[in-house]
Amino acid sequence: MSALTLNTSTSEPHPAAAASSPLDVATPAGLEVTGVAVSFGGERVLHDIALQVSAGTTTAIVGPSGSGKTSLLRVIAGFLDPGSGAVMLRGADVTAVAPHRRSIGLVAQDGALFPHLDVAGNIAFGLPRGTRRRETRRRVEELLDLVSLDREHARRRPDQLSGGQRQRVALARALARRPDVILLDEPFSALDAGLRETTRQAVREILATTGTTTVLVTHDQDEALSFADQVAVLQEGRLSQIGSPESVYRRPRDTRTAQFLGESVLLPARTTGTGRATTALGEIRVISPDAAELTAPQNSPEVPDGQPGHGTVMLRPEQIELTEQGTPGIVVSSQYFGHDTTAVVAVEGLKELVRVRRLNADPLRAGAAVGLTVTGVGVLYPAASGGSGAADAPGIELLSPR
Ligand SMILES: Nc1ncnc2c1ncn2[C@@H]1O[C@H](COP(=O)(O)OP(=O)(O)OP(=O)(O)O)[C@@H](O)[C@H]1O
Repeated sequence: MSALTLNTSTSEPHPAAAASSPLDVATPAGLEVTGVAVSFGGERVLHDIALQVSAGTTTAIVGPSGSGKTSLLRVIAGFLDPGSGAVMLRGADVTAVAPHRRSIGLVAQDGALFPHLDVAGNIAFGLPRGTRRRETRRRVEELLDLVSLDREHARRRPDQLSGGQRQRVALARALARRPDVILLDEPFSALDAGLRETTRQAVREILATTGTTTVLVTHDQDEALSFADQVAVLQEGRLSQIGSPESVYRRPRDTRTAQFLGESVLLPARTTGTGRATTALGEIRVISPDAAELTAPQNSPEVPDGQPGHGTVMLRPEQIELTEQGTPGIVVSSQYFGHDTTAVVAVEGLKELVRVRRLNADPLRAGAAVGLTVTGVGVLYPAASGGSGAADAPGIELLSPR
């Protein structure tokens, strides 16, 4: 995806930044983007982006292809001038600062290692110019240890490493100057599933150990939710929601964000105005997407007060259990994934099929009769909420409550 091929970090080590550095401000490390807009050939691709990343934390920017993720990363790195807005690092405005003078390390999708340099040469490339040979060797070994790569790998060329090892070298190179911020541009996407998971975990631990402020760009929702302290959802150049992984997954701002972040069950509903809604799957406790943080979806939530009316209730497939006394349905299909099993169920009176996910369960036979029971709370989008209601959910018509 990336137009970013550079992998460099070029300011002096933090916290001992040179007094003349534009980044030398007595504020905690962190990143702030305010009012950033970007256009290409008159077409706006980023609109009024505002994002704060607290020092030492990780934020994932997740969005579909073409939503503007790379453009935003390029603005932060300094490779793309925003038409308006500002980028602040550690409290200092760096919007006009050249990329190589920003204290930023970048890890590209493919690692962007130099093929003609060995591992040590690649990592040493990230060190400040003029670093003495003995110090270079010490620092390269330190960085190899940090990213859990055998020191004997130092003399290997990138094509003699596995994909996961290459990404570790890329990370070591980006960390070499102890940058204030690390930008990860889809760094795991070229790895196969197993390696992706272990590399992701390892990188997360390294970044936590070093306390590095990190921005990860990904189109992979699971990656964003599992990797980051904060998730920012980018859709068509706008940040539709920013919050903790739990809050954006459990209480997406609108049905579109809900569907992007994971499989959703969208049920036409009649709201009672008392924190409950009547749906084809029975009466469900509901919560507003704006409610305060939930500790667990089953816990007593803040419920929206208001007038009775129509709307849409969003559930996640894992919130629906199969029980004998539940709402009757017929299994249309079922898929086995090992750790979990999904089933698609037709329910009388409901135009949309209902997706159910069960842990550690056998697949169900098509045509089997099942009962569906909702657990926890649903997220209610009132139809009158201006584009977040049932009218937003494709193919769903409002039902009269049964
Ligand atoms: N240099 C450019 N010139 C013109 N249009 C561009 C340029 N770079 C990006 N765009 C357009 O800007 C929009 C956002 O692109 P961007 O690469 O930021 O999206 P993305 O979310 O990173 O996509 P992907 O995940 O597919 O890489 C797209 O419509 C793209 O075609």
